[in-house]
Amino acid sequence: MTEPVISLRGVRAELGSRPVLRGIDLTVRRGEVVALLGANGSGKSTAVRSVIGQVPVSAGEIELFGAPRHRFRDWARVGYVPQRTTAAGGVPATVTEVVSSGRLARTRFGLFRKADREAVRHALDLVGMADRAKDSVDALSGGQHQRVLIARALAAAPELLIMDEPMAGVDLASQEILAETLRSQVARGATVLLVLHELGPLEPLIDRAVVLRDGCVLHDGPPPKAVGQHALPGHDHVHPHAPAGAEPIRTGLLS
Ligand SMILES: Nc1ncnc2c1ncn2[C@@H]1O[C@H](COP(=O)(O)OP(=O)(O)OP(=O)(O)O)[C@@H](O)[C@H]1O
Repeated sequence: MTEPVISLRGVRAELGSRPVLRGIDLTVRRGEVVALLGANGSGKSTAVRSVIGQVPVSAGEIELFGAPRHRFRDWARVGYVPQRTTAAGGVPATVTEVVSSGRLARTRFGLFRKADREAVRHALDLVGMADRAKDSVDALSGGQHQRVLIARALAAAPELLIMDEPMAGVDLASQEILAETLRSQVARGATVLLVLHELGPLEPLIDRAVVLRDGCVLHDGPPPKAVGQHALPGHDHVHPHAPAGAEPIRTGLLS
């Protein structure tokens, strides 16, 4: 077994006065691709935001690359794609500028050298957005925004990629591009934690699935298979060959 890159033990978090994480244990080891699944509101985003320090935890321990999270400073090793937001944020910026911001942590004093510019170009190539490099991010579609945010996370060639629903609002052709991108990251040894709503084209890449329900881990093991791309564990599913009137198969993981 390789060493843990992310480790959560007994993590609790409240938002407002609502308990959102109620004792989460989660380990992601070097080179693993782990999908975090669960119904809306089960705490997936909060869990990954606690890992990157955007949500304070009230109990438990989080470690990144073996260091307690509050002492971890090496953020160039981590690429984060937030849940669907726009890359624009009201500030006029080009696609290249947004992606370059993801490279800053790897530069010395923010000075871009040739290797940095090449890394930015390469990240744009990976997500199929090189031809839009000079465009304003205001001029992009939602799915294109998402691809720019992914390129931003890739620009520093991080060892750990954390992506919150990277496929949300992305058409099927772009999903295939993103699956290919992720495959190349995994091939170069990246560790990946993905919040997903459905496995979709990423299914072949996923080593393990962790399913949350109501702020607790309900399942940690092999990714759900067999019931088709549209289905998650717990998705009520009637097999197309089942006799008429058959009850949906309930695996109970999501409900
Ligand atoms: N800023 C906040 N203040 C109070 N409650 C919040 C806040 N953000 C999220 N919550 C609540 O925390 C719970 C978990 O939210 P979270 O975004 O982690 O869920 P999720 O599993 O990522 O859901 P989704 O699939 O809809 O993205 C929800 O009940 C949500 O309403």
